[in-house]
Amino acid sequence: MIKLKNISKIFDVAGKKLNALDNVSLDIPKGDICGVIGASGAGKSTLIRCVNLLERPTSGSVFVDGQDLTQLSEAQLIAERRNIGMIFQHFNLLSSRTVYENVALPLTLEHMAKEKIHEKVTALLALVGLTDKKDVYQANLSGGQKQRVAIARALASDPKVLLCDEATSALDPATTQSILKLLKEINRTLGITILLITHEMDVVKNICDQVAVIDKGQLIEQGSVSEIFSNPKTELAQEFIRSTFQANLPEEYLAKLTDTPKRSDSYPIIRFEFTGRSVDAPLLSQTSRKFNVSFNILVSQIDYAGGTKFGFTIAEVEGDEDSITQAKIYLMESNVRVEVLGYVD
Ligand SMILES: Nc1ncnc2c1ncn2[C@@H]1O[C@H](COP(=O)(O)OP(=O)(O)OP(=O)(O)O)[C@@H](O)[C@H]1O
Repeated sequence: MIKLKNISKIFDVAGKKLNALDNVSLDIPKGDICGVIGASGAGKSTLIRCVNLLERPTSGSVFVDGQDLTQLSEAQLIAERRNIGMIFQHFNLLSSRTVYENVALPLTLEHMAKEKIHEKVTALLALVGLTDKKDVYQANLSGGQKQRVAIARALASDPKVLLCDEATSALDPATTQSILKLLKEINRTLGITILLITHEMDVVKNICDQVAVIDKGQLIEQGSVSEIFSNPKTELAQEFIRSTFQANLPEEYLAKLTDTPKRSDSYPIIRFEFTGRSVDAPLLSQTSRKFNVSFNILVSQIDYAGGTKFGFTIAEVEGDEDSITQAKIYLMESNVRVEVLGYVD
């Protein structure tokens, strides 16, 4: 439904060329939810703005529903943009209009008959759960309610595609969950293809089918959510997955760790990261038996994304030095990421 082919975008900043997007290609099938994740300045906004040509790529093609938007005249593009709804981090509502009027705006601009507008806006407000707020102004709405209005307005022209530009970044965690749930529902019931950009892997984990990781203007990794979570290839993807875990060792405990063993009986604190198949095997108990080491588990967390399990365990590992080394090698060979956090006596 959305196909980006070799998109590059070069900005001219004070006479210098800035390559905001570098040969990006992305193919999102109809009905999928795709998340593009990246750090600040990676090129996420530029990428999503290229999909409806709010930003015109320097080179490459943008296909939406089979139509190459870069080849259209301005008038054709305006017509084609009706197929592409967009919502933003800061909602972009008109403060002088009521909820009803904000949602009705795209239809009023299309000169739709008043009764038809009424029918449509009423249905959209019901869909986003704001029927009782129709006469309220945005100053009297919460962040989550404002985003619901923006979603209803974006859906008014029956788009095939919805672009979400950091749509939950200004919202608290509970409101974020409710907006993500609404987006998923819209995707499922209306069959709308969704492209969202985010810097939070939790968003991807919650609703996406596909994920692409962007770094310095390049898509460095992409695949299904289950593929990326079970086998992240780049350090950046691994970092984003790690960021979805809340649990960690208490600061007081971390402060006690030394970088190298202080005494012959010091033992390491190791963080084991499990992805995909390595989660399902009883690897720690196998390792314990095989190499005569013991794991005193301090923290452990397992999560799910795209039907895949992933997680980590931090443990004190006791045993003689050689056995611990062999145990680490065995676990690494079993696709476990092993990181020594430090040593305790
Ligand atoms: N209109 C512009 N003119 C010049 N440079 C720009 C313009 N828009 C973006 N850039 C630059 O392009 C790069 C990518 O910016 P972009 O806003 O796409 O990143 P981002 O991943 O969305 O970041 P953030 O999460 O902070 O919004 C940055 O270096 C930015 O400064």
